[in-house]
Amino acid sequence: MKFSEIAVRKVYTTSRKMVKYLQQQEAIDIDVSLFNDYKFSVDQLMELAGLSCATAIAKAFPVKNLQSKSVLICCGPGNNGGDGLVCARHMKLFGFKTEIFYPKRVDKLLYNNLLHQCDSMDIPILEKLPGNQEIAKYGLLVDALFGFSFKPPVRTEFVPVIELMKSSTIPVASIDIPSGWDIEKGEPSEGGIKPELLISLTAPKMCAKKFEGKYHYLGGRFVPPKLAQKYDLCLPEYPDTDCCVLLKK
Ligand SMILES: NC(=O)C1=CN([C@@H]2O[C@H](COP(=O)(O)OP(=O)(O)OC[C@H]3O[C@@H](n4cnc5c(N)ncnc54)[C@H](O)[C@@H]3O)[C@@H](O)[C@H]2O)[C@H](O)CC1
Ligand SMILES: [K+]
Repeated sequence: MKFSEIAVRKVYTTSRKMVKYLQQQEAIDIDVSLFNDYKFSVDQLMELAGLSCATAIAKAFPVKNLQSKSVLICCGPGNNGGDGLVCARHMKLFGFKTEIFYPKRVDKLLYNNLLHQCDSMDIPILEKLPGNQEIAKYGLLVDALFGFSFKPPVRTEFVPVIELMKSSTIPVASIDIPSGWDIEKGEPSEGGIKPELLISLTAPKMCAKKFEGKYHYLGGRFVPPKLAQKYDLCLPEYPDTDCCVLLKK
């Protein structure tokens, strides 16, 4: 390692003990910078984000513990939903029995391709939300409905899927944000999804301070050190070559 790299690493990891929790606008600004200043494409970052989510899920809920139950991945209309489609594909490769519920499809090449890849890998894409009887076949629900661009309240068409995740006793794993939560204030006053696992991407958002589930992982190991420094993210060290890291409470 060159001296300059060592210097960057030192500042990067020791300037603050706690990882920074982002406001909504900061999360959006970092995202824009990754695309505009660093010239990443959405596909690139989504693939890494989705892979890190699948990896964190496999660590928190090992496939052998699901006792042959399926995993339902609920995908929304934005990039959070795209992360969910990628995650579904990687989880299938890890040995999970994944199924997708994707109520509001986006007719864009990226999403069409992601969906085609899942379909080609025999991942069932459900036409309707499972009812009370059908839900018993699932051992885990993945919440990939909304990420950091969400503006409350939840629009009517997504209420049933949010309600399902709120009321079910099946554990929920939320990607980046527990869907329906305010990005900064957290759970809505009427009560919201209570995930067992939260995978924050890039850096946790303010609402993650209110997370009370068992496992909080950080994923999306793609942040260039200079960008992390600019926003004073104080990211933790990822172990070895891992693409996710467990955050301490
Ligand atoms: N830089 C990164 O860390 C990366 C993160 N990724 C993931 O992308 C999401 C953010 O994606 P974005 O497309 O900006 O938005 P969302 O997915 O959060 O949702 C937008 C989508 O949702 C609709 N919507 C908004 N509010 C509501 C509402 N109240 N009711 C219903 N629908 C709503 C809106 O109309 C849009 O259609 C981030 O969180 C990460 O998960 C990237 O994958 C990689 C880079
Ligand atoms: K989510």
